Amino acid sequence: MSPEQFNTWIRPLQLDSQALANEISLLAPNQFIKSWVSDKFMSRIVELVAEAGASRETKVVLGVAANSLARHRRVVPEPDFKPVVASPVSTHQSAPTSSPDLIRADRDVDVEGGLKHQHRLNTQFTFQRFVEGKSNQLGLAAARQIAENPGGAYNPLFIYGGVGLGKTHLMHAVGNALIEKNPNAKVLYLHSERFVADMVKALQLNAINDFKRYYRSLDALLIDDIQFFAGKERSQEEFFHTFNALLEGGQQIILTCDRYPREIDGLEERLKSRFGWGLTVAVEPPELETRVAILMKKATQQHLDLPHDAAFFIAQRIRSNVRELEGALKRVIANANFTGRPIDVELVRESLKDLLALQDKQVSIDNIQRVVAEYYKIKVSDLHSKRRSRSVARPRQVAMSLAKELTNHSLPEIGEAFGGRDHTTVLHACRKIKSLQEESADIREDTKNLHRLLTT
Ligand SMILES: Nc1ncnc2c1ncn2[C@@H]1O[C@H](COP(=O)(O)OP(=O)(O)OP(=O)(O)O)[C@@H](O)[C@H]1O
Repeated sequence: MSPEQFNTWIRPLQLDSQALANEISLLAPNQFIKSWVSDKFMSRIVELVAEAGASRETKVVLGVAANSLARHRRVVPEPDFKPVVASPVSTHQSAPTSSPDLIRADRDVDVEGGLKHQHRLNTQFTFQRFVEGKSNQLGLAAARQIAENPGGAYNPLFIYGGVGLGKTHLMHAVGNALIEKNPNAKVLYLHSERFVADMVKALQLNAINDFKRYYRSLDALLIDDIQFFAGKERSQEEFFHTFNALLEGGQQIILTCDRYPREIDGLEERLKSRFGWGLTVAVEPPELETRVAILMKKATQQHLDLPHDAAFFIAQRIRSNVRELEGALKRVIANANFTGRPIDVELVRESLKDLLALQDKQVSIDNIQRVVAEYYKIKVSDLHSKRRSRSVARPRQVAMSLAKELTNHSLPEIGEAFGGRDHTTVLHACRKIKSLQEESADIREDTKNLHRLLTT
């Protein structure tokens, strides 16, 4: 089972403390997870329970937590916490919007003292413009469900994955769909740093109660890159209360992050655990076919004729993420406009010459991780994860030692790029691989192949 699968389906299960004797009762946070686990993993769970030495009579049952929020609230009392019940329809004034079509500045709310929140959804980030692939399938399915049924079973939705892979796009797509269905829906998108900055300002202006009231009146709160909450205790505290109030009110929360919640250092345990109450999904770097499909779609949106072989050429060379793919396409289009030539492989090659030359010279850590993951048939996220099984740990060490050898990054930088590991771990990996190269023909062969793949 991959770590993503484990995180999505197994980790959210809880042991029901009120189960009968001779019964192991597992509670899924929602029906979706329950039926998936029941279909795909139940027989294995039963086997494992038997292997673990349970008596023959022990039954394993799977249920849905009746009210996970209520159960958790009993465990973590919050004496000073009074949720404000939100009205489904906004009572705030709509500010006239003068923005062009890109940004929807739905409402500006002046909180006492001049604190100003802008509600920003990028109207280009819609479901129609999002290309489905294996790498984002689950995230997309969950986002679509939420757009249909906000505040339902998948609350919060936690989307995690590397940069430029469509997390923000998916989140906005839900927001845009909610507003399309109900123009009065009070949706707020913001980056976590903005949440922190607004909160600090509210504190300075003595307007923290307005701040709280405002956040708790939302129908949907979309917060991007919540890894920036790490180490900011007061913001976490405030967010924790806001989060609970929204969940209790049945309002939808969507969060994105560059890593799995449990792996965010400097984030309170209670927040980490709460983030997993709904559905946690990973987005992975897109495969070649999806990269081609994304390029074709972006071209069609701009009424451009992009031949398939030209799209293929770009997709084969630009592999790291969708943002870079878009950047490459923009260059090609600019060049085509400038020279008046039709887009073909030749024009693409010329347009991306500098980029490709640079890429040839500079091997990036991202690139190393992708190539190593592909080579060993594991996921890039395995390289970031905390898993220690040999099948993952050895490729990780190989990737770290290649990063040391082929890039100019320092040991701490390399450690950071591998799921926030310490520089001593990187050092150990380099030494280990060096000694293994002397002992093992397999490792010698692997590193030689990888070297060639990365540098030629
Ligand atoms: N599957 C997809 N189909 C179409 N466009 C996509 C897809 N995935 C990503 N994009 C586009 O790639 C760009 C980067 O995506 P986005 O900003 O959502 O990434 P992200 O995962 O939030 O990255 P970051 O962590 O850096 O914020 C956007 O322009 C987005 O529209």
